[in-house]
Amino acid sequence: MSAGAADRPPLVLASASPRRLALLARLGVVPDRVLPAEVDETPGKAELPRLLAARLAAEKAAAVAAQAPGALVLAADTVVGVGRRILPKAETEAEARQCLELLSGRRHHVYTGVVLVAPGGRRSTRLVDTILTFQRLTEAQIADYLAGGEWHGKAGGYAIQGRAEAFVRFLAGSHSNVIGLPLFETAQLLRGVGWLRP
Ligand SMILES: Cc1cn([C@H]2C[C@H](O)[C@@H](COP(=O)(O)OP(=O)(O)OP(=O)(O)O)O2)c(=O)[nH]c1=O
Repeated sequence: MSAGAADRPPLVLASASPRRLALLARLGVVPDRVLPAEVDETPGKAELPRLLAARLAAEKAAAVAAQAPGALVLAADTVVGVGRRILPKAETEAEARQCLELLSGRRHHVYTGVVLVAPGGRRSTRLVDTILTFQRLTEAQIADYLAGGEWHGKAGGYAIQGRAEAFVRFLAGSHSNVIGLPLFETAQLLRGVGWLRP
């Protein structure tokens, strides 16, 4: 959205996720810069999934705000949880398989923390929770899904924006939240600092 408009600070998206950039574009928002944050995403001992999402979003925002003085910085982090358990961001097929076997027929949560840091350092945050239930997955469905590769780099080993949508028997809450950026809450944050109008 009118990047560099005179009355607005530049917007920096603190993310390497092409999904987040595409979701922002749906609000008509084009960041002036994309500056991925390097943070250690290892969960703390007994850290709850929603607290991890909130903490990592805040850490990503702070890391990038330090590199971009004078900018408005937007960061997010998405975590999939089954009860108190945190599912990994699947980097290997074995990890994705473990996730899918756990998610099969089971209710889970997708939490995204969203943090906006204003040029003066003022921080506003949202923590968004989407509840989903997958159908029971057969071995053939899991094997077929793994072969498609869509799981790679995704929290919980699936991507709802692809073929995994067909596994979703129930969803309550924000759909964009599952993909990595809850649009309703992100628009609220950007409006709150006067960056997005009306
Ligand atoms: C559950 C689910 C997750 N995801 C993605 C969203 C996030 O990009 C990713 C979770 O990892 P994140 O650490 O939130 O984000 P990222 O590593 O992709 O990017 P960055 O840290 O630089 O912002 O999983 C989907 O795309 N679809 C889904 O259905």
